[in-house]
Amino acid sequence: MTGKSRIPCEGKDLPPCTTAETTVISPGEKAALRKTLAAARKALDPVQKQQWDARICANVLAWWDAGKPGHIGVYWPLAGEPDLHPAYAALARAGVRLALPVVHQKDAALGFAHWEPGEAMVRDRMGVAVPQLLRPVERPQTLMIPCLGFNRHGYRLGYGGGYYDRTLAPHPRPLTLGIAYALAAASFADDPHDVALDLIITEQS
Ligand SMILES: Nc1nc2c(c(=O)[nH]1)N(C=O)[C@@H](CNc1ccc(C(=O)N[C@@H](CCC(=O)O)C(=O)O)cc1)CN2
Ligand SMILES: Nc1ncnc2c1ncn2[C@@H]1O[C@H](COP(=O)(O)OP(=O)(O)OP(=O)(O)O)[C@@H](O)[C@H]1O
Repeated sequence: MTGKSRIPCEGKDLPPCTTAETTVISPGEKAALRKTLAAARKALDPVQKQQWDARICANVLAWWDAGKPGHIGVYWPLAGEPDLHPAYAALARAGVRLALPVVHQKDAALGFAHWEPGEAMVRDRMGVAVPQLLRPVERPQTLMIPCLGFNRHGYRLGYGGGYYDRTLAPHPRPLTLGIAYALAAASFADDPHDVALDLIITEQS
């Protein structure tokens, strides 16, 4: 990977801004932005998507190698999110404990459950895959978080449930690694409850 594919956030050597300055948008415009970004991601050519997923996996593993965190909250991909299963398998082989997010309750923080690649999964009410045998764990110190969109300050746009925002609110904050395709870069103002991600990894080289 190259340094460019990791986008450092919160004023740490920000790369040159290639988009317009962060813009305040109305809730209606935010909803429209979510729709546009989701459509762009879903329209990706499957072969292209696989290549980008492989690059993101390589970038994630290079990032892991630098700090070797022992417990990581990952995600099971939905709605065209980058599929990083090969990286998860490599992390598990390296002895990293993995956890998946679990929605226990609407309007609440996410829970986390221990997960090993290959174990039996079921879909929850929201259509998200979770381990059939739920083994709750504490919030990992390091979280990989899928982004529908992200802005140049490292703020994330999700599906609008506020689950990750609530999860990140309590201190001490975990180390957060946003995962997205570069096409998810967008211009929007952060809300007061938004917490900037520490780093965003894309396929970009
Ligand atoms: N991969 C992943 N897991 C996650 C999140 C996420 O953003 N991504 N979440 C972050 O908060 C929580 C769940 N949030 C969700 C937000 C929206 C939908 C949703 O729109 N589901 C569609 C089906 C999508 C599909 O399977 O393609 C639906 O119910 O119609 C599901 C879960 C916890 N797990
Ligand atoms: N820390 C928090 N405490 C209480 N409510 C919150 C908190 N963070 C976000 N919310 C609420 O959650 C709702 C959705 O927030 P936002 O639009 O930022 O979602 P999102 O980050 O795109 O979604 P998600 O995190 O689920 O992917 C907002 O109405 C907001 O008021």
